Amino acid sequence: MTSVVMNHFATNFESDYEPIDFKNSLEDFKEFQHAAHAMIFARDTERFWNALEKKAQILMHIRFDGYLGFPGGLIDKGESVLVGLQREIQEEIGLDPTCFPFANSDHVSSHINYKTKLALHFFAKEVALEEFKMLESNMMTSKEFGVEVLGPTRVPLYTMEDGYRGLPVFLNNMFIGNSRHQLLNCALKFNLLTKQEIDEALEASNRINNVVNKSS
Ligand SMILES: O=c1[nH]cnc2c1ncn2[C@@H]1O[C@H](COP(=O)(O)OP(=O)(O)O)[C@@H](O)[C@H]1O
Repeated sequence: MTSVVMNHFATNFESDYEPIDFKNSLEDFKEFQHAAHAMIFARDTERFWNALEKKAQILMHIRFDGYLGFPGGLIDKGESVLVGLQREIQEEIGLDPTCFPFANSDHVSSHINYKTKLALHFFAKEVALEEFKMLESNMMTSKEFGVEVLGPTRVPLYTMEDGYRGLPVFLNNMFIGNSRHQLLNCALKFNLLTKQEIDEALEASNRINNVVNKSS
């Protein structure tokens, strides 16, 4: 691997992100870059193929760099986290801040990566399923669609009978920053998945990883 690639991957492990307090973090870490992203989700009680529970729809997207992530982005100098989040979300998914404003009460977690000098703030907003579908279909008319954002994706929260397909396979994608942790943390916090379901999906996901690495 070239050093540029090695450097990128060596500074982007989930374990490189340590939790910090959100309050005063712009001041406490003023030499750092700050970014804010958000998970928009809707509960969905529908079952399909007579067995699988949808549980919820969670909006993620494929980014320009091929990674999966959540809408959001870097906070500009002098901007508050909430204003920056709202601006980025409007650019990336066309969400009207007057209809869907984010508040401090939507904050879920903040993490810092001392290697990359980046602070990541994460928010979550629950909407009704009909609103979710409307937001998702509007994404393709946003300013950044086709540039920073290549398309919306929903997260399969179920695991199929074989124990692998569904969430475990999905978790083997490449996730930007600590977005995989943000996803699972929110799924637990909002009771979309149980701790046991998450642990089992992660175990199955690791088993897939081992098999794929051994065979290549
Ligand atoms: O969904 C996410 N969750 C956690 N971290 C993310 C997510 N998306 C991007 N990041 C991290 O935040 C940094 C800035 O985010 P992003 O690339 O969205 O900003 P930009 O659109 O303003 O350039 C990225 O380089 C990456 O490290």
